[in-house]
Amino acid sequence: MSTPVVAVRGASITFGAVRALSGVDLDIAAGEAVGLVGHNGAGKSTIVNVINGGLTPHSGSIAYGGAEAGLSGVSAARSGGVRCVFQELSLCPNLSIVENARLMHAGLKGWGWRRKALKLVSAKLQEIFPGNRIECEATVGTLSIAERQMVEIALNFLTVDMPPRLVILDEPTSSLDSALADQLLLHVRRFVAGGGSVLLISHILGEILSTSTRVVVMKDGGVVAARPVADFTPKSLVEAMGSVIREKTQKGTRNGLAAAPIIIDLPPAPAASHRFRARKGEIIGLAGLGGHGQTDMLLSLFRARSSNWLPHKPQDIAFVAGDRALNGTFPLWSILRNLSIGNLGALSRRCAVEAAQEESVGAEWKARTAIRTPDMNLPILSLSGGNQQKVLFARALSTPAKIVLMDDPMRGVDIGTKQDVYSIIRAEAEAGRTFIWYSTEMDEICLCDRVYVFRDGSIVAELTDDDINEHHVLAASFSGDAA
Ligand SMILES: Nc1ncnc2c1ncn2[C@@H]1O[C@H](COP(=O)(O)OP(=O)(O)OP(=O)(O)O)[C@@H](O)[C@H]1O
Repeated sequence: MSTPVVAVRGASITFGAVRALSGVDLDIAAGEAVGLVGHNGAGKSTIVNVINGGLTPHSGSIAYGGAEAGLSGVSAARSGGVRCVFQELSLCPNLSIVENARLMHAGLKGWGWRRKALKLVSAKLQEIFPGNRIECEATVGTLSIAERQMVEIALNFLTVDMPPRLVILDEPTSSLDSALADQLLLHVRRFVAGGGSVLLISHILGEILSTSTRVVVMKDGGVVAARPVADFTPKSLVEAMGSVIREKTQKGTRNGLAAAPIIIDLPPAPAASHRFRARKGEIIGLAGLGGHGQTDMLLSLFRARSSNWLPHKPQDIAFVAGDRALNGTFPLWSILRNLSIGNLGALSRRCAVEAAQEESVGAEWKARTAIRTPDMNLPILSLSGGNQQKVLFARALSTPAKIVLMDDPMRGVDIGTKQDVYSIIRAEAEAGRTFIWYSTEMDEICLCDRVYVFRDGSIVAELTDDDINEHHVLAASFSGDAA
């Protein structure tokens, strides 16, 4: 057998009391797409950081097939052709796309480097995401989260001095709509067919099963299964991760919903025909291709409802951010503080937060959303990405807000927890809360009572009951017509 592109042997890492990796072995050969799955906190990002040289294992070793001898850490990984698209996107927001390309690829230098970078990056973006309209001289901070994800992916597949041999994609589609995700997965298959290797981490099992050649399952810091993809079904994969697929959360018959009071009623945008309405206790889905106005709508609803001149008025609306690094987490605070900040009024007496009550709310939501940590007083950044997202969710749900706005909030959350959260949403809606839910996942859109499809900044279709399905959503997303 040829030398693996990367060979990890017995890698172990601990962070304080948490054993993030315990003796992990992992080989990746040329021409392989390895799907890596596991619950939130299983150790996937940690093994990625070991492979890309960012973390040195406390015990164990790592070797790169094509690396120059004598190098270690990031340099060895880089010279072995390892590239990594991180879950927390790593581009510099104050630099342009081509300047970011220059930072990532030292070979882009000398006279005319900008022109060369512009040409290479535009071509790679078009190759992976044909038809995209990203302007490569734009500053990264002005791009949407989906565009940033696309740019980071393109930069990592770029060939300047040497072609990539192994591209690690950590939740690469978490901010992409289904059309863009399909383009990326098609590119991954082409890259692997041409002899490249990919390590694909995703909580969307359909992506893993359709794109990988082999699947590695991690649980609690160890590898518990590693087999060819054909040996897995969605059910056996979920079971290997230590969860079970439950019956789909049923919409059920929502008797009385049609008669529930309308609590939001917005006139249609100019030249559009659909009003936006939400009733008490309704779960409203916002669908359509990413970046077509769904997040803007959530933000304007939040602005309109959250600013009032009566500071003691109970909070009416809560927001679950999708871009957690940009506007979700307070990175210097503990997990508990990140959770309780959403509801300080209810947790305080005489202007001081009651510590015991704060602790008890923290313990309740730690259990309800399965936040994996030994101590809620640890820094939020000690949590894995999916667990951070659970905290943001708990922050909103632990408030008394009647309306909860959700900006694609399940990014990176594992399948077991997603199922729990779906049940919580349904139960809360039945108790009278209204959810307005932008999601890039069709399964989630299908859980909603009513769906508005967005295109070019306005609502082009309204779907209810059996009309809420992938066919109708896609038809409306592309043509503005629901059938
Ligand atoms: N810098 C750190 N300090 C303390 N604990 C950490 C740190 N980084 C990771 N951990 C812990 O190590 C464990 C593994 O985390 P890791 O990020 O590898 O999980 P993951 O499988 O990638 O999860 P997710 O699916 O949520 O991204 C988690 O329990 C996490 O809380």
